[in-house]
Amino acid sequence: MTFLTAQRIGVSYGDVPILERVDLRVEEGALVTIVGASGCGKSTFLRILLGQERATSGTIAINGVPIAAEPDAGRGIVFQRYSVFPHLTVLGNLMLPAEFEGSRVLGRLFGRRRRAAREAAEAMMDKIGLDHARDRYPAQLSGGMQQRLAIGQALLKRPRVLLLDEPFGALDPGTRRDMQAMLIDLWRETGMTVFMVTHDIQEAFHLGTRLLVFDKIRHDPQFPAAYGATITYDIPLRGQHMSPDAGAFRLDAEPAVTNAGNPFLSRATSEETQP
Ligand SMILES: Nc1ncnc2c1ncn2[C@@H]1O[C@H](COP(=O)(O)OP(=O)(O)OP(=O)(O)O)[C@@H](O)[C@H]1O
Repeated sequence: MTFLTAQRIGVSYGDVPILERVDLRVEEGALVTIVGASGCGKSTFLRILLGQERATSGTIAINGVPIAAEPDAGRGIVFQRYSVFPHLTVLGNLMLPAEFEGSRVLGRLFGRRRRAAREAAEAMMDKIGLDHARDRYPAQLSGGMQQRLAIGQALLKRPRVLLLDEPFGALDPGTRRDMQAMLIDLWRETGMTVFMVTHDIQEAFHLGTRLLVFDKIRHDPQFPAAYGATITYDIPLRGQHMSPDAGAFRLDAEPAVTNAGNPFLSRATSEETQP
């Protein structure tokens, strides 16, 4: 059954269209990687999925229900730049989601609930390999450690959808590979649906069970900003990390590259060919 449905999403800033007619259906548990030229609207699409911004037109629904007008605990996001709190230690950062949730006014928990939050934070610290750094502040951590912390913090809210905006873009190749492996482990373990923007096409193919390419279909050389981008390719993948029976990809699945289901693409292409 379709988990997330985006229908005819359009986003404009002022009269500049950024995205147009984005249609998408995603099964629960997919790991969707997203690539596209710089500035084509990938981060904008993630913000719309998060509910941080409203689309100018179209709808997004999860299990048939339009998503909330504001971000909620069901959707977590991790950005390329470290989004952890600099004045809190690793442990403090990992306890924060529970403290915010359990005590919106004071932002602090006491007694049994605090102990439970601490236990959850310690288990996550172990999972993301930061138990040896529990009392360090973000400034005392490497880039990879800070990103692990940010992912751990997002996961503690047990999101059903995790949005990653170039999460490993600032990391060296070795750390990046470790982080990719950690993400795959956590994705398998939680069954969450992941959308990940990356500029690294190899990473997109390696990690994804599905790859989306955002691009403009229509171009006006006189007015480069006249048209927005949409999904031009939607490619089912057998992530290199997947075992053959993992179920996210079947060898007898539909065509490896598909844009035929995008009516806008067919129409725009014919428009383009007109004199
Ligand atoms: N709040 C805003 N107001 C006006 N324009 C915006 C706003 N946010 C984004 N834009 C513009 O929308 C376009 C798409 O931005 P977005 O960050 O989504 O692109 P992107 O594909 O993620 O780019 P990159 O790969 O470089 O991160 C850009 O031209 C950007 O300048």
